[in-house]
Amino acid sequence: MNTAEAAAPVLCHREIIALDRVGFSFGSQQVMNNVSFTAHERDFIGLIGSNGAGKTTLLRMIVGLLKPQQGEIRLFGTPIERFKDWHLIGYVPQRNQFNPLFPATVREVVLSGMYGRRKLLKRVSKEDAARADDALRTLHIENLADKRIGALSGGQQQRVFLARALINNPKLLILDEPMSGIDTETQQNFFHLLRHMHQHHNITFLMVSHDMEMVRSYLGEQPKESCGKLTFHVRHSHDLEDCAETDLLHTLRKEG
Ligand SMILES: Nc1ncnc2c1ncn2[C@@H]1O[C@H](COP(=O)(O)OP(=O)(O)OP(=O)(O)O)[C@@H](O)[C@H]1O
Repeated sequence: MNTAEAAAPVLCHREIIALDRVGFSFGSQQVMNNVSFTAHERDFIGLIGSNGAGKTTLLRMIVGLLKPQQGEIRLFGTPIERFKDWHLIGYVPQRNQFNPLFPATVREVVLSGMYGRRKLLKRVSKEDAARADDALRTLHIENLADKRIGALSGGQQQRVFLARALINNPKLLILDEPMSGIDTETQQNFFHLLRHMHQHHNITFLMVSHDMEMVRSYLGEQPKESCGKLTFHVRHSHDLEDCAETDLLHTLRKEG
């Protein structure tokens, strides 16, 4: 490291998500009003709130699936209406049971995590296929690769969505109750993976969880901010980006 690098400030306070007085209603039901919060680079945010508090609705606005009716959302400093770099964001939606006849295979669902980056559904390169195989192996679902997603159990589907979210090496990972419906061993491995990614790679997390034990143990007892029925527990990582392996999937592979 040269002197200039040594003297450089730690560049980890970049704004990743900014919510500025966001409001949303379904018909006459106001779900949230005046929600403001800023997530900085390398924050791990636990979004907590009772059932129906609006957590999923907020995540769906952040990933562009719903439009805020009041206020503004910025992603990586860009107003969401102009944001194009969706490949920087991995999203694991809340577990949904698929119709058993839903036509995509597990491999296709995992690969679809890359399509945003390519804009069009192009032919899958050897490199993409290898990455998908790696993700499938890491989450222990390689034997399910050619099955229809709708034919899997809920826990197996959850693993497929984790693999899909990780395939692009996202800078921001958004997870809606990712641990629900998966067995204890996989939960522990997965949480280890998240902690490792937070401490040793440059990734920001926004995770909805009802697991208060996990939230308190890693993110602390007290929320950093509260807005209406939503509370934000935050832990910031100042650790070095010291992991030699850039492939995010290596941790779970070693520990799994
Ligand atoms: N598509 C929809 N149409 C109408 N109302 C909806 C819709 N989606 C959610 N709601 C309502 O909006 C409110 C917030 O829902 P949301 O799913 O965001 O809550 P949540 O905090 O994620 O809850 P949970 O912890 O149960 O997952 C709830 O009252 C819900 O019934």
